[in-house]
Amino acid sequence: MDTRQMKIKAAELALSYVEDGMRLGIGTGSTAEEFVRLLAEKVAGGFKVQGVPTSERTARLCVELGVPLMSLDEMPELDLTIDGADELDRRLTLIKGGGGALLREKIVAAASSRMIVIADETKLVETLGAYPLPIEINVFGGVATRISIEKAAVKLGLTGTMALRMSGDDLFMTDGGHYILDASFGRIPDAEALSRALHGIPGVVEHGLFIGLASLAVVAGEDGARVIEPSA
Ligand SMILES: O=C(CO)[C@H](O)[C@H](O)COP(=O)(O)O
Repeated sequence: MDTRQMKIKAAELALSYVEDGMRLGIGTGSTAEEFVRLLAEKVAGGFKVQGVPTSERTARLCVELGVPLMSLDEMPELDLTIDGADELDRRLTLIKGGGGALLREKIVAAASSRMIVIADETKLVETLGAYPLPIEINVFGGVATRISIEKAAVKLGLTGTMALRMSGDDLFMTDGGHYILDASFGRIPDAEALSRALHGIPGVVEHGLFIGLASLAVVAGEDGARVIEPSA
């Protein structure tokens, strides 16, 4: 089974948690897109959902495939969000933002009663941090913000490199009009402490650590998809 087939398996199992009439947060990325394709098939068969997309990219795919959408302001409380992740550990703490949609993804997940993460098993790790942590920063004062992040990280014993994300020759711009710093700190033993430190920096808009948001993960490997509940 190749990685794409694993993503489809995870998306299929996650779809079984979606009930008729649900208000659904719809994630961003290649795994979430497999979910959208499967959901669209069900919708074409008469299944009713209202979706809130977590990015313009996801919104375009949903419109193309006929998945009904609303804005989060029109439907501010959601039953379930299904989204991918770049890394997850057994507590279901996540690193997200590889696709640049972490801010909307976090807002949508926080507005949902439940969040199910879908991923291929390569993303399940003992300790987060092999994947660079995306940090969304305000365009104003980006250099000062970067210095503050470096100082905060060093205080927590984290060192490494940070790179402003590019899109071709241009700086990558999020849907919200911000930049992303990809921080390669290595192992993140205390995600809560790093999250608190980053939230204390004024130029940080949001970061890609999702703590206590995911209620379930569906992880797929060679043997098919399995459900993981958060460990204590
Ligand atoms: O957080 C995300 C986008 O901001 C994605 O969910 C994450 O990057 C995983 O993407 P993919 O399913 O393509 O591996």
